[in-house]
Amino acid sequence: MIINLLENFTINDCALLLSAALMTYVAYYYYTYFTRVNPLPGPIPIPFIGNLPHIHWQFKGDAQMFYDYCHEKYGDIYEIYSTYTGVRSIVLCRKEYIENFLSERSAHWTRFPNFKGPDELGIEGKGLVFNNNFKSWIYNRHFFLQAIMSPKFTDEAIDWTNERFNKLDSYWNKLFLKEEIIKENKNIFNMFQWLNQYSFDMIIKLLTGKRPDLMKAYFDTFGDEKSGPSAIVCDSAKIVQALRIFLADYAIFYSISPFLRHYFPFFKNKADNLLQNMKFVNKKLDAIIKKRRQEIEDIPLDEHLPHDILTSMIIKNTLRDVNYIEAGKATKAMTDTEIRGNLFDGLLGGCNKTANMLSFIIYYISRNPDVKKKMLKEIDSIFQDDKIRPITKDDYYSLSYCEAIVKEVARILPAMRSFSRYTNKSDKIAGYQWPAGITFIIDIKAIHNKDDYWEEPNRFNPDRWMVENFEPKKNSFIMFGGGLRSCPGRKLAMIELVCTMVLLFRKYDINLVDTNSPIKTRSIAIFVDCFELLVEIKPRN
Ligand code: HEM
Repeated sequence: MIINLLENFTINDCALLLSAALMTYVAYYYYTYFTRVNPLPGPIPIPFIGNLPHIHWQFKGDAQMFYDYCHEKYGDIYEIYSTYTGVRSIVLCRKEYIENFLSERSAHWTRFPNFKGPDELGIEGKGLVFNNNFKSWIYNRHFFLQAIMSPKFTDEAIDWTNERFNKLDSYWNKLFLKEEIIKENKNIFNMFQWLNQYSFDMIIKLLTGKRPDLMKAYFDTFGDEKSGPSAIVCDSAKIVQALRIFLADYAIFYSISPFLRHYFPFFKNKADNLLQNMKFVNKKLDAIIKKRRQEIEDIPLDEHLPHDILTSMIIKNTLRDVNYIEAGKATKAMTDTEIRGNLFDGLLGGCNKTANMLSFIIYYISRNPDVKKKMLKEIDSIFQDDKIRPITKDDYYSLSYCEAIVKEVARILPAMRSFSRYTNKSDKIAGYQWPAGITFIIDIKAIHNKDDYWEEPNRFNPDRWMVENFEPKKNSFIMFGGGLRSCPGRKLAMIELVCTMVLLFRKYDINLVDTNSPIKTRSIAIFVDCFELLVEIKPRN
């Protein structure tokens, strides 16, 4: 009978069977959707692709616009479904809802579920950002924080900000600041591009001690009249490009099933590219670590070593460490693979956000003449007429209005617009009892702009930070996240942002080419990127 059935099976029957399977899947999908625990409002998902059509067609792929729209339409707690897998996430837009995640004792310290993908990509159990293994994460974080928070590292960060700024100044002098160039109004350029090279040079140098070469390579692209412009080619540019590829596509190792990744050509190609890309980054970082180990070995024990993060991680718990105590396994030195994981995450964490934030800062200062005037008054009161002396640690700690500007920009337009937490056990969150295994997205921008916590939240007003004893309400200012997993690069980020802004405005008169146009940003995943900031600069009188 079965053979008879198969013999009479036609293409039409096959199509019918497939349609029946598809309809059963869709019926099951919506049955699970309509019977889910704690149903919340949100755009209705589509099987296989979740809210992909909403983000891509309605908002042209801009995640920030999608989240702003949902917040306005569905309120302070709503749900969305990730593209491809349709996994549910709960979005939280009130500080009261996130207390459980941001307490130092929170049980929910992971960001993502335990998928197989990160293991395949070689990032599971390594470094910080993607690490779901508590023991390994806490070990790495301890080393990372010790290196990045040390006072000597702070000095190094300020020194390098001065050094890189002087280099930037020398390039701009050649390209934009000659008298005839200013007269011909050719002193106009995309500031974001320069800040991008500048901040990558900084983070690569501070993390790995590697000689900075990105700004120089970018300068070379302007060429001269004879040779014309060239492409950016240097070692760091290749690493940066690899990081960009990783950031653009790593999500497929979280959101696509292994079957699709291994057998469906579109996803397979992307996954294979990403694996190749990862191999390339690992090879480059391994070579940097090996070279530095050798350099350290060649330096006599009593000689000074630099304070970049790589050097600190290599020497920690070895004879080169001034605090070295032999205490067995608990204080073992880091292996190359552990160091590589931390370097990779430091590069990921420290890459785009600083350049984006600096661009936003320039934009807001240029649009607010009163703020600019007050800022220049503070800068001049500290540096008098000296436009060249290096900025010092004492200067940095005295620039309170400049720090207020940075915080206010981060409040009104955060460069990282959200972060996530995953429930490791059943818990009450935002008034609902949730089972383990739910992903929550904490919407930084929504919380930073809520009038329950901020007076006139839409007004750019750095003065709010200057009121004596002012402290934002608990968990209402979370530019660096919070709790166990808060950003370990926060001190470095603030140094870079405040010092660079001061060096720029101390020396130049910077104006937007089009003061009326809104800032040009694009938001992919959790970041808000500035893609163009056209400015006109002149030496400041
Ligand atoms: C303006 C600059 C920056 C902003 C706005 C920023 C923001 C953030 C935020 C919101 C998080 C998530 C925190 C959480 O989940 O609670 C984070 C994590 C992280 N950031 Fe930053 N960050 C910045 C600069 C940096 C820099 C310069 C570095 C490194 C040198 C860095 C390294 C990291 C790392 C490694 C993590 C993951 C920490 C972990 O999982 O334990 N960040 N950052």
